[in-house]
This record gives sequence, structure tokens and C-alpha cells, in this order.
Amino acid sequence: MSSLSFDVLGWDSTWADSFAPHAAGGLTPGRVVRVDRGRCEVATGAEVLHAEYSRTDVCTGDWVALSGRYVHRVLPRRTALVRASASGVSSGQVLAANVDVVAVVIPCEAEIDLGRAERLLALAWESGARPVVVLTKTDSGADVGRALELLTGVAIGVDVIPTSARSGSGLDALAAELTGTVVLVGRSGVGKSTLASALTGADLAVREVRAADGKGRHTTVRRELLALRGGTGVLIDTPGLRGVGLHDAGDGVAMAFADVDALAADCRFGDCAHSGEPGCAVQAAIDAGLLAARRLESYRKLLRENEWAAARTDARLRSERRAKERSMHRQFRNQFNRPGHGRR
Ligand SMILES: Nc1nc2c(ncn2[C@@H]2O[C@H](COP(=O)(O)OP(=O)(O)OP(=O)(O)O)[C@@H](O)[C@H]2O)c(=O)[nH]1
Ligand SMILES: [Zn+2]
Repeated sequence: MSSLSFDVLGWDSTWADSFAPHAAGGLTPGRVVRVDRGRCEVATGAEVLHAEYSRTDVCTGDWVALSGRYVHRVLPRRTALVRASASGVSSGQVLAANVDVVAVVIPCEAEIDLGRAERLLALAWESGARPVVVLTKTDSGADVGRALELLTGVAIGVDVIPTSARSGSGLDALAAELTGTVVLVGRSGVGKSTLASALTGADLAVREVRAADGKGRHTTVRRELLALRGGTGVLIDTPGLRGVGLHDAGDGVAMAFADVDALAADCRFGDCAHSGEPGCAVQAAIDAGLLAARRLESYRKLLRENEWAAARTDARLRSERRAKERSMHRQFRNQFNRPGHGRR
């Protein structure tokens, strides 16, 4: 990992500025390349060292201030890829920090999973990073032209790049798009690790799929941050995202459906629900074949899901507040009931 110089890691004058107070305090900067429970690996430019941390929200991609081998502080994140926690608790889970490009990986198959592409694009936009769609396995025999057409239709303002890690086609075009800190997101088995190996030259030990079900197995066991070939940046390989729930991603969803929003601006009513109101520009576009009906459905579904997640967060905050109030009442009562205080 000696190739992880501060240049390649993305250290710049803005990071230097935000680190300056820590430098004055004798701390050293580093970037987290992997996180385990209570421990992480930090690239310091000279080496990659094991460090301890007590904060729970250290994440791969974070810039940190080290005191020896202890993470003293995490520098404020510029961007963060967050999903709703898999465990069902209502806080978000940060998958990667300070990401510049989120590559949404979709394999070329007979059925292109447009819903997943849309969901991942919303997640990508919400992170603050630039999304790009990578169509993998173009050697599979499925219709590549059709796949590109479908994906281009849902990836508004986003480049779609066809690749085959097997034949090598498209990899140069992809590499040219990937600068800074790049993260690959996509279902297990879509070819993320294979792509990551091709882009970084690292052997990520891809295991073959089981012939029986043809599905990729969940083989990525740890997050890593690796230097891209050509020294243009680094790549974070996250474990397969099986269920990606949206967490507080209203803006990301709106960005992912900018085409629908642009149409909606022309609806007669400002609060048009696009379900039969007169003068609905969205419905008119669907009727004229300019907008796929599934696209509006998909937009609604993701909005509903996001609102539901937000409501759950609100409910948690409310119950935390109630618990706090109850304990204050108890303290208050106890004070009153103590001998020498208040009523007898
Ligand atoms: N035909 C073809 N197969 C590929 C290509 N890239 C990857 N594969 C195969 O797809 C399977 C899954 O690839 P991985 O790279 O492990 O997929 P992944 O997305 O990293 O999966 P997880 O680690 O589980 O998240 C492997 O059997 C690869 O050999 C490609 O370009 N063409
Ligand atoms: Zn409307």
C-alpha cells in the first residue's frame, strides 16, 4: 500500500486548512482505508498503520487527526454515502466518506433492474458526489444496445459506460471518468470486485459463482480503499449492497427524477399529484409516450419509502425526548421527596 501517497489519497489545501488546528496541537493527518470494530487502518502517506478509535462513526474514506496510533478527531466530511441501517434501527449507516464519484454498477442481463438503478442513483446524488452508471458484463450475450437505452432513460444527466472486465472493453473509458475517491455500489455478484481488480491492479480474490443458481455469492468481506491505476485517485470497494434503504434522501430522489420534476413544473396546479388532475403535464407526457409510466410509479415508491424512513426517525426522536422528560420528572420528584427538601 506504499502507493497511497497523500496526492493519490486526495489531500489538498482545503484539507490542510481544516487540519491546521490539529497540526498545531502536534497531531498527524491520515486517511482511513479500512474499519474493523474499534480498530481501523490509516494511511499516513508513509505507511498504513493500525489505529484505535473510540468514536463509532469512523468510516472508510475519513480524514482523521492521529495522536500516535489513536484517532483523536475525524475531519468534517465533504460528502458521505449513507443508507438506512440494515438492522432496522432508524439512524443512517455511512458506507463511505469523502467520495467524489459514485459508480452505480448494473450488469448486462436480459432484464435490466431499472428500479435498483434509480434507487442507487438517488443514494448517489444524495451523497453529494457525482454519479456515473457502469454497465458490466457486456460480453454476456444480452442486448447491450437495449440495456444502454433503458439505463440512459433513467440516468438523467449521468454518463452510462458499457464495460466488460472479461474482454477489457470499455475499461479505459471508465478509468478516464474515475478521478478522486470512487466508490462502486451495486448488488452482490454484479462484478464490483472484478471491476475493482481491473481498475486498481489489486488481486481482490473474486470467487466464481455457484453454477447451480448462477447468482453471485456474497464474497466481499471487508471494505478497502485502493489506489487506482494511473494514480488518478482511490477506489473504495464496499460489500455487496443487498438491501439499500434510503435514509433522509429527499434531495437525492428529486435529483434522480429531475425529468419528472421538470415536467411537473408545467402542471396547472402547484400541488398536482399527477393522478388525473386537469392540466397535468406529467400525465400528458405519459399519454404522449414521452415519459414511461413506470418512471412516475418508481418516483412515488422511492418518495414514499423515504418519507416512511423519515417518520420512523421522527418517532425515535419523540420517544427519546419522552424518555428524557420522564427521567427529569423522576429526578424532580425525588428531590422533592428527599428529607429537608420541599413538602413533608
Ligand atoms: N461474463 C462476465 N462475467 C463477469 C464479468 N465481471 C465479473 N464477472 C463474474 O461475475 C461474478 C461476480 O463478480 P464479482 O466481481 O465477485 O461481483 P461483486 O459485485 O464484487 O460481488 P460481491 O463481492 O458479492 O458484492 C464472478 O463470477 C465474475 O467472474 C464480466 O465482465 N463478464
Ligand atoms: Zn401533474
